[in-house]
Amino acid sequence: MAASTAVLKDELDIVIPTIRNLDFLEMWRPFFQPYHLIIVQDGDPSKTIKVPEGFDYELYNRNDINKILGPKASCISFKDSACRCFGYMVSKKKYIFTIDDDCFVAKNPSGEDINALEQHIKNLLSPSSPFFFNTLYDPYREGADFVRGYPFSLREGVSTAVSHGLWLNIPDYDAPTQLVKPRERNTRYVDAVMTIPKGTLFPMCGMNLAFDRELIGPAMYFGLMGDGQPIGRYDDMWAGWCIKVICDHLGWGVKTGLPYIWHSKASNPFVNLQKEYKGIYWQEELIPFFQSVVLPKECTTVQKCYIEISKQVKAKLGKVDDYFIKLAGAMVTWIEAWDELNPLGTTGRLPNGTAK
Ligand SMILES: O=c1ccn([C@@H]2O[C@H](COP(=O)(O)OP(=O)(O)O[C@H]3O[C@@H](CO)[C@H](O)[C@H]3O)[C@@H](O)[C@H]2O)c(=O)[nH]1
Ligand SMILES: [Mn+2]
Repeated sequence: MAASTAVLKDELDIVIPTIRNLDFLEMWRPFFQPYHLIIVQDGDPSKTIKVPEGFDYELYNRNDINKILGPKASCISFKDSACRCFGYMVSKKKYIFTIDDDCFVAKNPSGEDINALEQHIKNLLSPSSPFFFNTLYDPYREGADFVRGYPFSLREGVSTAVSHGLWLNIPDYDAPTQLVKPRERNTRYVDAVMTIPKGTLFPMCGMNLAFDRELIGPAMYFGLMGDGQPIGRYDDMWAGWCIKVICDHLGWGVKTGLPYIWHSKASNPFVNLQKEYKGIYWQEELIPFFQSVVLPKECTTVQKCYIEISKQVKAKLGKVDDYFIKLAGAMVTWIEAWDELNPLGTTGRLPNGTAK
């Protein structure tokens, strides 16, 4: 894709968490090359991550994170893909797209390569309809519209904060499902984008995700996972529950569906089970908690909403496990670090790499 036709090329960063090499970028080059990459190198900082020639990027390893955040680096996970949220924090752009390094370009039913980034941008730049479900899916899409009975007072829609993409080949299943269905592959291409209705939570997967950083960025904290934590692979889920409660409160939309990527690597289900097992029973308490969260009308900014949620996490989930008291504290540290690196009004206005 020519740089000149790359939509939002100066307003969007691509964030990639990695412990591997980044050869997967070769397949994405036609779509990603015009954009700035923020690579968050997890694990051993002395390892050199090779970035293919021709990409414009900044790379942060654990030493960089510690240097930039100081003691506040404690809120950024280590040895877990949750570390990617540091990339959201240091970005200076209005939009973020994050993708895993084992996700490749998928093909649509006509055999054409899917430009996932282009579809995410379309999703983010068009309104959402969270207050009344449109049965013909995305009404703002070419060749579709609101169906009979859809209130005209609601047809303007609201801003879209999040675009949640899906995966062909290896689906994002939890470990028990992976163990029971080791050979299951997702071959079903559903040609739809939907707004997730207000009041409905969803399991947000971080491997093919885009969002309006200026709107919802401060709430996109991928919770404490990995090294030293009792749980893993719930980082994106935690963020998804928090952002959905906040988007519902502030009147923004969250979409799911297109675009698809081709997810190539099935991580080890036994390792995943070890990471997930506490989450699998904790979530039976976490979901009712998030369903019951009420944000007061004084919560008029994402930061205020997020701090309020952290207070309720500490008060109500601390009895589930001490981990949630630590997590509530990390949520506050995240906001403090976010506000330190993103003084009011600077998002989208500073050149990259100007983080302290
Ligand atoms: O310690 C780590 C492990 C991995 N990464 C990077 O994070 C992504 C995801 O890693 P991987 O593809 O191995 O994990 P999956 O089990 O397929 O995906 C899970 O991770 C979630 C986030 O995408 C997803 O929702 C789950 O299904 C890769 O880029 C690794 O390089 C890491 O940084 N640190
Ligand atoms: Mn993967």
